[in-house]
Amino acid sequence: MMIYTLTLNPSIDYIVEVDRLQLGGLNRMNRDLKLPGGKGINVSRILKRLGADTTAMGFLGGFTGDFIEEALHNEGIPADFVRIRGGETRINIKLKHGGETEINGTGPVIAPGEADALVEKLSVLKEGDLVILAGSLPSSLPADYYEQLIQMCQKQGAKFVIDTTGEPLRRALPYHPLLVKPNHHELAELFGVVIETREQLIAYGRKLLEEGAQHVLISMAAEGALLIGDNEVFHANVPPGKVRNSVGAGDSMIAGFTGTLALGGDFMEAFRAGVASGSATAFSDDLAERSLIEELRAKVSIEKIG
Ligand SMILES: Nc1ncnc2c1ncn2[C@@H]1O[C@H](COP(=O)(O)OP(=O)(O)O)[C@@H](O)[C@H]1O
Ligand SMILES: O=P(O)(O)OC[C@H]1O[C@](O)(COP(=O)(O)O)[C@@H](O)[C@@H]1O
Repeated sequence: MMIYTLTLNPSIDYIVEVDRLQLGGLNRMNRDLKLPGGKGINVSRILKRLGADTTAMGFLGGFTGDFIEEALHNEGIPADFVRIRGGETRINIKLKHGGETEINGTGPVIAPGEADALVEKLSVLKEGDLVILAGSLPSSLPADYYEQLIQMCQKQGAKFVIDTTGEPLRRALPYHPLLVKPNHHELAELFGVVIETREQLIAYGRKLLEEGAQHVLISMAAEGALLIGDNEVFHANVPPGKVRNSVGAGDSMIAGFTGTLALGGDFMEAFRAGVASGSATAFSDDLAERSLIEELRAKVSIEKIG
């Protein structure tokens, strides 16, 4: 079984560290790091480290697109992207200044023929494959573009997971995604509410089940995560550690979860591996290495709370 990841708006994540940010002044970097990014690409990088079969797909353009393709190649990750001609893949700035400030680009324009070419590429999908649709929908694509991709997955007999926000997430739910993984802020935003308690989080998570999701994973950064299924709710604590760079923690969680299922694990093992992978990435500069994920897996405690 192959896990395909689709990243419609990849990025180079440019991680910049300064001692103290002076707005309006000259700042000098202590350190910087350029990483291949975008949600699906991050998922593929962790899947590969966990030993699951993965292929990364999406749109890439310009020299920044070349950088990402080369980085994937160097890590032995098969990549099959549509090359776009309307601009360069974006660069997202991740500023570390004691806190974490992110400035994400909008991304290049994707032409209608390029959009259709990606849908066409999904004809390689086979019964039982899993597709992970992850990240924001570029504004140049039609509002139903994720649905076009999902319909192609279903035509080919593949399951799908979707990790996006707002309207594109809502429109995907009636197609019964295997998993959705909003973080607590995204869940509140989806329903236009302020969520203050865990009970409220669970109640809104259940609404996603009612709208069609098969499983709902709500990530809560240092507060761990909730897994909500038809009849049960579980909470996982995060293992101890020092946060270094939490960019990609959510993507790592999806990779840990789906990779474990693909390798034959059950949903509880998948949940444990998901939390361990998310935290291992939060405790690393780049995405997590397998050794740290394995070490943290044993330190995640899961409790049935409903
Ligand atoms: N500060 C942190 N400390 C420990 N684990 C973390 C931290 N931030 C993220 N994680 C882990 O990564 C998972 C996903 O992180 P989260 O920030 O909720 O997602 P996203 O990156 O999608 O916003 C969390 O459920 C947790 O397991
Ligand atoms: O497609 P979006 O929503 O703009 O997100 C892209 C950004 O999200 C990331 O994939 C990180 O996501 P998470 O921290 O939620 O795991 C970065 O690599 C990238 O810069």
